[in-house]
Formats: sequence, C-alpha cells, structure tokens
Amino acid sequence: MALIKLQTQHFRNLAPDAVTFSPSFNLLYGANGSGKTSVLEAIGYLGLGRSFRVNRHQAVVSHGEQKLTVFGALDAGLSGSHPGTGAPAHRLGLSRDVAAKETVLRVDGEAVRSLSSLAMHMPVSVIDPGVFDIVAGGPGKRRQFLDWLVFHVEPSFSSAWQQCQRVTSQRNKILRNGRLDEPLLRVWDTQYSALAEQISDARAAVFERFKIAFSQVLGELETGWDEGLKVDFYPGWDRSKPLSDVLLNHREQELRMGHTLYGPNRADVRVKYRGRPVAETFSRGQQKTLVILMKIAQGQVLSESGKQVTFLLDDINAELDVRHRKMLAQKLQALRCQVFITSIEHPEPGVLWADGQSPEYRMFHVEHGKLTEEKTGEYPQESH
Ligand SMILES: Nc1ncnc2c1ncn2[C@@H]1O[C@H](COP(=O)(O)OP(=O)(O)OP(=O)(O)O)[C@@H](O)[C@H]1O
Repeated sequence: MALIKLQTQHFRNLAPDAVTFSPSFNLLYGANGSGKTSVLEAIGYLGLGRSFRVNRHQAVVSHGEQKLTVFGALDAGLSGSHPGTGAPAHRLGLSRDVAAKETVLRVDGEAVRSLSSLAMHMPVSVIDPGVFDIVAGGPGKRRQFLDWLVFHVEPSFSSAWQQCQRVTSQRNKILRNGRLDEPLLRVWDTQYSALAEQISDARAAVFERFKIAFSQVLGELETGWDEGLKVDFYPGWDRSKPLSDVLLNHREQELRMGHTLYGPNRADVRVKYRGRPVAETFSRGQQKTLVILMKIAQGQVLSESGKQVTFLLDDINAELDVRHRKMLAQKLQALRCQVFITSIEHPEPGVLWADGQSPEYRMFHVEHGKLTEEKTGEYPQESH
C-alpha cells in the first residue's frame, strides 16, 4: 500500500490542504522550519499512531488548538493501479484531542479501537538523525526494530505482546510486594512463560528471515563487512531451558530486584563486528551505514511478504555522502518502496539516479507549512 493523499488539521504549522503523492518517490524541499519534517511526522502518525520525534501529542497539535487530525488515503501502491485513478484501497484517520486525552482511529470510516488495526495497513520506516540509536543505544531500540517487522509479518503478534505486557506487570506487582507468595507466583509464571515462548518463537522466525535478507544486502553492496559482522537474536533468557524453570531458579534474585529479569522484555538483537559490539568498534559514519542496511533488509523482508514499506528519509543529505545516498535510493527503488525524502536544497534527482533510470517521482516545495508541487519534466542530468 502507498499513501497517495494526506490531509491534516491543526498539525504543527501544516496547511490544511489535501496533498496528492506519488506511490513511488516524493522529494520535499524547503528552508529550515518550513514544515518538511512535520509532513513526514504526519505520515508517521498513520503508520505508528504517534510522533517519531516527540513523546507527547501536545507538542504536535498547532499552537492554540487542542485537537489534531491526520487523514490518509492509500492505494494498492506500485503493484496496483495508478494513484488518483480509482477509489483508494483504504482510508485511514487519526484524531487526538490533547485536552480530553482522547484518540479516535478510523479505517475506511469505521472507528477501530486498537492502534494495530490502523498501523497494519501502513508499514512506515523512518530514517532520520535519531535512527542510529538502533546500534548505538540500548536493547530497547533494537527490540522495537525487530518487533516492528514481526508485527507486519505476523499481525497476531501484537495481541500476544500486549497480553504479555499485562501479565508481566501483574507479576512485577507480586515481586515488588517483598513477601513470597509462591502459589500465586506460579500461576503467573505459567501464563507468562506460555506468552513469552509464543513471542520468542515469532521473533526468532522473523529474525531468521531478516538475517538472510541482511546478509544479501551486505553482499550486494560490497561493504566488505560480510566476514566479520554478525547479527544474533537473544530472546531474553537461555532458551535451552524452559522459561518457567529459569524463573524458578532465579526466584530470590527477582524478589530482591522487585521485577521480572528474564523473558521477552530482555530480548536483544546483538550486532557485533569481529566479536565486539559495533557501537564500540564502528565509526559514527559506519554505524549510520549499518543501520540503513538493516532498514533496507527490513524493507526486503516485507516486500517478500507482499507489503510495500513507506520510507521517510529526513535530511539524509546531512547524514550520508552521495555514494551512500545513491545506494539507498536505488535499493529502495528496486524494492518498490514508497519513499519521502526531505532536503533543504532543491533536490537533483540526477545525483541519485543515472539518466533514464529514475523512478516516477513528484517534487514539492514546502513553505510556511504549505506544499506546492513542482512540475518536473525530464530529470536533470547528473551534475556530480
Ligand atoms: N505545535 C506547533 N504549532 C505550530 N507551529 C509549530 C508547532 N511545532 C512546531 N512548529 C513550527 O513548525 C515549523 C515546522 O518545523 P519542521 O521541523 O517541520 O521544519 P523543517 O522544514 O523540517 O525544518 P529543518 O529543515 O530545520 O529541519 C517550524 O517553524 C516550527 O517552529
């Protein structure tokens, strides 16, 4: 699916006009503070239900307003009909009233309760300056990275994950209590272990597919890292033993700490180069490239599952050199992803694609929150 129409209301500085996008590439340029990232952020709301920049909706709703709305129309994307020629395949809507703390989600006009019912229609992957935390930061970011993929490959994952969060929190309450209530803990251990095994099976199966795609991407792009780079999935405990046994064997330790220490909330995707974490051995630039390759591999797994990923690339010119930008754009084109790219300068597609090889694209100038489409004729000749 590709986002072919976006309309927002009271979303940062964005104008309320509807904008029609290409199911392929969309290039957005404009001065600092014009609203480019806000457009990506609004698209992100439809696929993630929240901002990828800030934790509170409050910062996103336009100053002086209390309710933001984002509406999007999707079509079948690059595998389907041309945009604007038929009825959209899905209509997604999200509104958030920050004063009432109320979110309303709609799919095709019908109210839906869970965010996953909205998000499942639109896999959105963000590449912005903060994305490098995936390798540089803690395991939480890497779990999110893997779980996003698992959710889109295996939609039932989300309900198991939510149940597991509820059970973990019940179990933590008992552990925090300080008094050992062994019979009660055993009841929660049984439920927790069953859900944990289910989640870890789903994560492990999808991780295997990711690993294959990642090694293909590494090989194709001739990074020279193939030999030394290893990615491994750690489920959160030693899976040669049932989780219920591990919990029983660490009862005292968990009671002392007052929370669950083993299971899916401790999972990680470990990325090492020659046996050492890449965060310790790779340069900043190498870490950036690595994360982008990991994101491309995610896109490849989803494209093999028949899903089209919408990539939001925010200010990559500041992050990547021309060679890596070309590599990224061409690979995303090959995977038939929908892509939004922001830049401050007027984009030169000829820098990314050789003449005659560029995808269909639309270009927009962003000024004071308003998008104006620029009619593009032939692609400019390569100028670098
Ligand atoms: N809640 C809000 N209400 C109204 N305007 C806002 C709100 N939050 C931010 N803005 C303004 O919206 C504009 C859009 O910011 P945005 O980050 O999208 O710009 P940008 O084009 O990506 O800039 P840069 O190139 O500097 O990253 C800014 O001028 C900002 O001051």
